[in-house]
Amino acid sequence: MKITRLTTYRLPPRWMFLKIETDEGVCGWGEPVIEGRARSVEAAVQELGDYLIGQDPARINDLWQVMYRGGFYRGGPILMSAIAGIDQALWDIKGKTLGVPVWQLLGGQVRDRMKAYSWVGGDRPAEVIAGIETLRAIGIDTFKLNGCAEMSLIDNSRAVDEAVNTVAQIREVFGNQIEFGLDFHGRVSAPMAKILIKELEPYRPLFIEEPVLAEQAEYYSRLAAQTHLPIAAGERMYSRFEFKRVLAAGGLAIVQPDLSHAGGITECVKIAAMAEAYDVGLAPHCPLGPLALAACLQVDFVSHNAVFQEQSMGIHYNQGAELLDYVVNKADFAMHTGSFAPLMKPGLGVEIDEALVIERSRDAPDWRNPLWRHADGAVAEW
Ligand SMILES: O=C(O)C(=O)C[C@@H](O)[C@H](O)CO
Ligand SMILES: [Mg+2]
Repeated sequence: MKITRLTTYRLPPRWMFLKIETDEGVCGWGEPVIEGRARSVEAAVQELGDYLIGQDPARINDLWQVMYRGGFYRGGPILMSAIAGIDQALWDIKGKTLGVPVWQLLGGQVRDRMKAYSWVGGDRPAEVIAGIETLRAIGIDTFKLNGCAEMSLIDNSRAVDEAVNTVAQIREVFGNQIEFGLDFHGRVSAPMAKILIKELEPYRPLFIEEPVLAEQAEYYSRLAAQTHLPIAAGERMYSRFEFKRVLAAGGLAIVQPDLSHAGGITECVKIAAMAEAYDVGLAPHCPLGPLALAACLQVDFVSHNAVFQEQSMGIHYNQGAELLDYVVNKADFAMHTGSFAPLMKPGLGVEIDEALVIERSRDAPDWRNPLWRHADGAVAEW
């Protein structure tokens, strides 16, 4: 079998799908994308395609090494997202060719169901109570919300109290009947993270995500030394070589590699195993589409340390299309008691509505995240 063509489809709401075709009619789908930089990743996929056309798609490990090492420069969000989507599609081809889901090829399932969580509250942690009540009605009991709005490097007590009051309300209304992660979203400086975490400790959030920006990763161990709250990060780390340093330094209780940013299934299985060696949980980051989620679930079901899975149903970013809009086998993604069953169909386990993908790709938006500014006009972390 030989790879014959790579076709990318930028799609609402902010996703990109990749179709890899072969000379034997088997094709694979993946989701290479960096939110807000889809065109850059699209160009990277086409450049990497030069290494793939005419090659045997079964040689995933070798093709991965060629894409990662062959161009001298390596790593970073654009290249690693392009490799991620290509890797997902190659695993999809392999599974379809052999007639088994990817998790079978990776040694079989270690669990029967995978716990999921849902976003509530949008870009600013408002209306979370109503959001939680709505989702609880369908069996969701684990949530994530933004832990704060924009935060100055040294901010004031009102900003801290606003963040704490949201969390206090959640515990007041729901007690210990629900769990929620707080995503600081990289908005908080190291000094402010110390204050916020101290003030939030009594309300026991399930984890604190990206308490500081990934470029400040040396603070994870320092923040962990001051709190009992689990610290989570990883969506802006793109290979096992980045996770290596953070795991060795300690501090993270949960790693959150993104299957569409961190080199795909081939790389994230390795990251999961590294994390397990440090007794660190795996919670793949996934605010994206169905192929990204399916790739996450393939890794979740073979990783002993997988703890919960993000999924984007109802997420505030999904304006113009919802998680399963392009999926034919929607029922396979049904959550019961807030968890997923393993995807049983061959490959990634996603049947894509290709006609709809082609149609919607004709008016794909160039999604950009908002550019926030502080009251003084300085750029604020979104
Ligand atoms: O889902 C998360 O944890 C996020 O922090 C969302 C963020 O990654 C946006 O997708 C960026 O556009
Ligand atoms: Mg996040």
